[in-house]
Amino acid sequence: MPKKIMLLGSGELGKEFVIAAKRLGQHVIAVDNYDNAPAQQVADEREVIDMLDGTALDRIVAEHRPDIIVPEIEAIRTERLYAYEERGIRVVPSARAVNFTMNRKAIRDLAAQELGLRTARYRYASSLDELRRAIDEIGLPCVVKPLMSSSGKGQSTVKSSGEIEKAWRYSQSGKRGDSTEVIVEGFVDFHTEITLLTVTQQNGPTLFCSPIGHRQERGDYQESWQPCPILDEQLREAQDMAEKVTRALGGAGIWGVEFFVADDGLYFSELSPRPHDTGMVTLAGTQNLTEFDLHARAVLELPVPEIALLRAGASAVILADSEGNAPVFTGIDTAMLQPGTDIRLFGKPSTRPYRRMGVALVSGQPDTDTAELRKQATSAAAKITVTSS
Ligand SMILES: Nc1ncnc2c1ncn2[C@@H]1O[C@H](COP(=O)(O)OP(=O)(O)OP(=O)(O)O)[C@@H](O)[C@H]1O
Ligand SMILES: NCC(=O)N[C@@H]1O[C@H](COP(=O)([O-])[O-])[C@@H](O)[C@H]1O
Ligand SMILES: [Mg+2]
Repeated sequence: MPKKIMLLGSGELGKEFVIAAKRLGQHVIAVDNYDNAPAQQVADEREVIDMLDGTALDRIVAEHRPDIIVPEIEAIRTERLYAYEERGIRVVPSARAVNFTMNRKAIRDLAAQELGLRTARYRYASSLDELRRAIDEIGLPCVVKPLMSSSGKGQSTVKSSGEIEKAWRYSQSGKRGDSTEVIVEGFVDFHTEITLLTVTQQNGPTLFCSPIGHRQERGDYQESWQPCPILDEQLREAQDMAEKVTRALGGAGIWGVEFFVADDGLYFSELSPRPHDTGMVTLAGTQNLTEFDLHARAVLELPVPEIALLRAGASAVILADSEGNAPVFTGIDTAMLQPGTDIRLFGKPSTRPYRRMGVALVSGQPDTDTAELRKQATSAAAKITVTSS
């Protein structure tokens, strides 16, 4: 009997998850706050609701009676998920994990204070005055982020005191939800930033993918590559921290655990209880199972006996540069002429500046230099332009 899976959020990550779940014969209802979202285009059914509206969520859950709820974005009325879980619906990876990670304060206090993981120094602030005081304590440079936001929205790096007011205003324009509170973090001067994809299973051990390196701009991912070699000792430390934090949150699924690697060691940054955007590099065939296949198996309580790194790979994002509808892509053919290159277009119905519309994927033999693959992926992505009406 196929399971009924309700996907909350239907972007590019959800789309690949739906494809993985459909390959396993499951039934998927894809939900988002706009119609024809990428995952809705490949799912069995769709719903368009405001997922921050608890009543609307209750209504579609009562109507569809899903076996499993798979959150794909953070902007969900996550408090409702506890009630669904109590009623026997499996929430992925768990209601607690989804609820904690949507708020930077909940997850940071858990990681740094309860679990003792090493993080950047941090303070919270709920007004411009408090922000000034917090920055006095943390020092400059520092990073200011709304407690609720993702993909770098409302986030800025403050280098001088003259920039504090701008950072405050930007945080308030980019925040999600009603809280004005922000986190101020000491700037970590890392040389490498990694995502450690971690799989927790209902009936099996916690497994780790080979680390994925990535580069961010404006707090948003631009390119990623796998493997990203780090010292053995740091890898063990990262795995240990990922195991601790995923165990504390509970449940089965894939997690993207983010770390900074600096000269003075490893810092835990944050984690997603779902496939990670930088993990799209696994679509290049770097592993025996993509991050989406892994999520589907873990969610369905199917075994994952091993995760093997088969190839080296790189991904680079294809972004829109203006607001519009009905996007048209040019340069796909030239990009694809490059051997070993694949292009994924997400099918988003509209554009806005910096919106991620697709990704270029490149892979090579396991010992290929990822610096070379990164160049190929970014050059393929650069050949593609997005125009809209
Ligand atoms: N304390 C810090 N020091 C240095 N750089 C930072 C710091 N915090 C964040 N960054 C940079 O900004 C990026 C985005 O930050 P973070 O992951 O906290 O935001 P996010 O909005 O949750 O992003 P996403 O949802 O895409 O994961 C990081 O990947 C890193 O490159
Ligand atoms: N860092 C989180 C992330 O990458 N999330 C991915 O982006 C989509 C939203 O895109 P949109 O803003 O273009 O609609 C989400 O639905 C998810 O797939
Ligand atoms: Mg992040």
